[in-house]
Amino acid sequence: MLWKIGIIGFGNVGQGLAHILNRKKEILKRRYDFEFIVSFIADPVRGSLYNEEGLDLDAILKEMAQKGSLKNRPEFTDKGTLELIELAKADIVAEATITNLETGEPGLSHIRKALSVGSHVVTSNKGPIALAVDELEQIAKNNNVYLRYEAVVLSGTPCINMVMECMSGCDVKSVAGIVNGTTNFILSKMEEGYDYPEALVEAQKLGYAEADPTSDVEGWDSAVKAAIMANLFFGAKIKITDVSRQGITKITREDVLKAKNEGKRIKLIAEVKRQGNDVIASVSPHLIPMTHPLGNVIGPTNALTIATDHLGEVTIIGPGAGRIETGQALLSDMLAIHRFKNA
Ligand SMILES: NC(=O)C1=CN([C@@H]2O[C@H](COP(=O)(O)OP(=O)(O)OC[C@H]3O[C@@H](n4cnc5c(N)ncnc54)[C@H](OP(=O)(O)O)[C@@H]3O)[C@@H](O)[C@H]2O)C=CC1
Ligand SMILES: N[C@@H](CC=O)C(=O)O
Repeated sequence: MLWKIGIIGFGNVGQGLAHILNRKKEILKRRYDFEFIVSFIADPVRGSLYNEEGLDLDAILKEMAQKGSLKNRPEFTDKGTLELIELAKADIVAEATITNLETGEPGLSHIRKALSVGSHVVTSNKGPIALAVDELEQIAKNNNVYLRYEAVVLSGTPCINMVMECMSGCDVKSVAGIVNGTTNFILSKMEEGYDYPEALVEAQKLGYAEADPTSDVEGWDSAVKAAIMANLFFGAKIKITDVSRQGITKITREDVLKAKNEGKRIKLIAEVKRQGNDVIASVSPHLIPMTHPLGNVIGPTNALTIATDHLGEVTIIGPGAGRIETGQALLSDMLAIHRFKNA
C-alpha cells in the first residue's frame, strides 16, 4: 500500500518529521515495506501546500530553510487546514500544531476532523490528548482508524507506547522523573554560567521550547505530561489544574551554583502516584544529589522511573525535546499503524 500522509503544523516538529521522511524514504521501504507520499502540508502562516500526487520534500525543506516561507511554491494553496484535511483525505495525518492547554485548539478540531474523514492520526500535541483523549479514541474507533501519541511525553524516547503496550499487564504504582527538556536544559546551562534569559533563547533556537515558553518554565508542560500519564497509566480522570505545580522561574543562578557546591543539582521533577483511592500528581523543583541517577541527567535529556508490580522499577532516559527526536516519535507511530494494518 502507498500511504498518503498529511502534515499539519510545519514548525520544529513538522519539519523534523519531513526531514526524516525525506532522508529515510528508501530505507523505510526496504526495511518495513513502508511506502508513502506526503500529499499536503498545512501551515497557514508559513504556507500550505497540496499535491495529490505527492510533494517534493527535498525542495520544500530547502525552500523553508532559505526563505522561511512556502508561499511561492507551485503547490501553494490558500485553503484552510480543516478544508485541506477534508479534501486530501490522507491515510495518516501527523498533527504538530502548538499545544493549547485551555482549549486544545486548533489541534483538537484538526484531530476530530481527520479521524472523522477516516484518516489515522499521529500527534505530538499535548492539548487534545490531555483534554479529550477519550472522545478522540471513540471517534477513531467509530471510524476504524488509529490515534497514536507517543510524542506527547518524553518526545521520541519511548514512554507512552512502552508502558501501554510493552508493559501491559503490569500495575503502575508510580512514575517520577524529569519530563521537560527545556527546563532541564536551562538549569544545566545556568550551571555552566549562562543567565536564565540566555539559556531560554538557546532552548528556543534548538527547537525545545513551547511556542509560549511560559508553559515550560512555569511547569505547565510537565504538569500536562503528568496529567496525561495519570489518566493513561493509572486510569485516573485528572485535569492539568489538579496537578500541584511549581516551575523554575524563581530559581536563580546563585541557587544552581550553591547546589553544585554542595554536590547537588536542581531538577524539575514530575511525579504521579496512588494515595489511597486517589491518584495524585505534582511538579516541583527538587535538590538531587549528583550521585543520584537523576542528578546526572543534563541538557534536554529526560528520565522517568516507572514503578510497577511485575517489573519493579523501570527507568528510561533519553531526549525529551527536539525536532528530529519528536519527529521520530511520529514516525514510530506511523510504522505501528502500518504494522497493524498489515497484520
Ligand atoms: N518541540 C519539541 O521538542 C516537542 C514539541 N511537542 C509538541 O509538538 C507540537 C509542535 O511543536 P513545535 O513544532 O515545537 O511548535 P512550533 O511552534 O515550532 O510549530 C507549530 C506550528 O503549527 C503552526 N500552526 C498554528 N496554527 C495552525 C493551523 N491552524 N494549521 C496548521 N498549522 C498551524 C504554527 O504556525 P505559526 O507559528 O506560523 O502560527 C507553527 O508553524 C506542540 O504541540 C508541542 O507541544 C511535543 C514534544 C516535543
Ligand atoms: N517544550 C517541551 C517539548 C517536548 O514536549 C520540552 O521542553 O520538554
